[in-house]
Amino acid sequence: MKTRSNYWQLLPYIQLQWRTIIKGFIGILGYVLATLTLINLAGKLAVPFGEGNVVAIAQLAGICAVVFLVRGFFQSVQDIYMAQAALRVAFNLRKQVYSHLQKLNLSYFETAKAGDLSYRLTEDVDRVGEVVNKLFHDLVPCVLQLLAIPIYMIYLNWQLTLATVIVAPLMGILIGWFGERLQKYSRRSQNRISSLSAILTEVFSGIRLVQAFAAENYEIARFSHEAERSLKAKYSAERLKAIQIPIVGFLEAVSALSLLLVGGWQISQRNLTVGEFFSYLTAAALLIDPIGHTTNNYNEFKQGEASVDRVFELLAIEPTVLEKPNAIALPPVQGKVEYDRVAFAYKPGEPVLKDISLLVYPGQAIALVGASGAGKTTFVNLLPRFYDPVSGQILIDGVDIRDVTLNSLRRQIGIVPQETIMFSGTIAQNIAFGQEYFEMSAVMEAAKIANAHNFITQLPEGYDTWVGERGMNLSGGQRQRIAIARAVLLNPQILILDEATSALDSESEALVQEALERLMESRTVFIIAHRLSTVKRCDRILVLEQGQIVESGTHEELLALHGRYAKFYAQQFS
Ligand SMILES: Nc1ncnc2c1ncn2[C@@H]1O[C@H](COP(=O)(O)OP(=O)(O)OP(=O)(O)O)[C@@H](O)[C@H]1O
Repeated sequence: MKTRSNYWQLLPYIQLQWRTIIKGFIGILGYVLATLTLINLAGKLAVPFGEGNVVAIAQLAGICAVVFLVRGFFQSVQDIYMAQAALRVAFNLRKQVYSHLQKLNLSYFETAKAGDLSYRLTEDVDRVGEVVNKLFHDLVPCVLQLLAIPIYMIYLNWQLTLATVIVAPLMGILIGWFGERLQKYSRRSQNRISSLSAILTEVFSGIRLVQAFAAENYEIARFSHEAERSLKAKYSAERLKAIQIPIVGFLEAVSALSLLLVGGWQISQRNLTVGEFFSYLTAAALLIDPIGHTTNNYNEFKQGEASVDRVFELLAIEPTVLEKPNAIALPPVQGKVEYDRVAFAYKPGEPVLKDISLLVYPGQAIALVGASGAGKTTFVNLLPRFYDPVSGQILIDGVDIRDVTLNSLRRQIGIVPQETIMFSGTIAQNIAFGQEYFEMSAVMEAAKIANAHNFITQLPEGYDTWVGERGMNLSGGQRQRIAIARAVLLNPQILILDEATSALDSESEALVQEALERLMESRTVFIIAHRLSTVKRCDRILVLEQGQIVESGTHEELLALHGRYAKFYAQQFS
């Protein structure tokens, strides 16, 4: 997706920092004034030089030193405040993009690449910050100097100024031309690096699979291919800069030479004194630095624009599951759930759920069974509003779930997924996931109910044991019991269980089952069931086929029907 490609989008973030920026500008102003004073003093130095007046030279040199110090002070002021403003801009932007991403729907993350997203949030935002810093702290003062010094030069001697700036338009055109191309190459380069980062995230999170399939060489080839594309993109940008620098340098030399020629001619004609020429040369020399900086900054500016675009592209993605502006907090629920003629499709014209109607009373356990792809996961994903139905409605305790805040809805629905995801943190933090403050005693109580307390206390650091991203060092059954403890602690009235398909050893299985039974007690539960023992225990079994409920009843009722469930039962569980 392409958004407006310019820096204007940063304006609201920059405006927020206006106080700091003004302080920085005071620094810039002081710096430029001190610079002009130095030019003036340099002209004055020529006279005592001609007269051989050492005392006067020493006095002027002393004043120059003081002005240098003052200039340095203002330089520090501008550096400090502009850096502060730029870092704040980047910080706020990063926070905003991250918060925005949290609001996006699951469907977005199913297609987005984690590595690409992290690259945009880290490297690209950093680059935006650097560019904003450069803009205020380098580009603006340089442009000010490029305006102020030539005006002073015109005042000193307009013919000489004309000779100096004759190449300026050509230089401007060249800088613009190179900048445009650099922006293009830079965008390409950023995209490549992002893809590289996406590959890395994918591979390192699936390293077991890579090793199990002996796919190391395949992955190395894939990585090298992408790394080479990144190299080429970056090389194109570097080559362009390498060509640009000597061209601009040559133009600068032409300008210096014409200045010498015209100056020499004017002195020979007695239209110019050596002192004036001295002062003029100082001014011209002071221009070299801002010209060089402006060229470089302009290039960086254009390159940074690619990052600005990539960051704002994320902000432009609209969430599809929206909270109504007048959404109310869902009061604590009893757990009555109603699907009323619900239909859903991931893509238009390809229905995944069709005309689902269902009434579940508080405390009932519903098992969902059906072939892979029948729509079981989709069915339960509609309840916490990971997706919204395309038609029909879902009610909890008679309230349409689209009328309540997402937070109040999701906080009352516990989910125990097939694969337990662990975040880096302690076991206690993992059990209390999502809660800023928690009571240790409550965490322990939850772990006891989840049959997890015993194994946790046997770990060297107990509840303070650090677990990595993927719950390293914990067995499948232990991770499941942590997930159950999480749900117990949340204490939701409605529960979604996606039963793990992978078999556990019988001892671990028994512990998990027992924990699940305790968790399910007196809650409304939807289970995507893979085990007969679970299915049998449920109050009602729904058989899903191609997005429709084709049979519904208890285990005995459905067996007696001799229909799909009976067949499914024979295939799956017997
Ligand atoms: N994010 C998605 N985008 C597009 N189609 C999807 C998406 N998720 C699932 N589907 C499709 O929707 C249909 C139902 O999928 P769903 O995951 O709900 O089935 P399921 O019964 O839970 O299957 P399984 O038991 O294999 O998990 C399938 O055809 C699947 O390919």
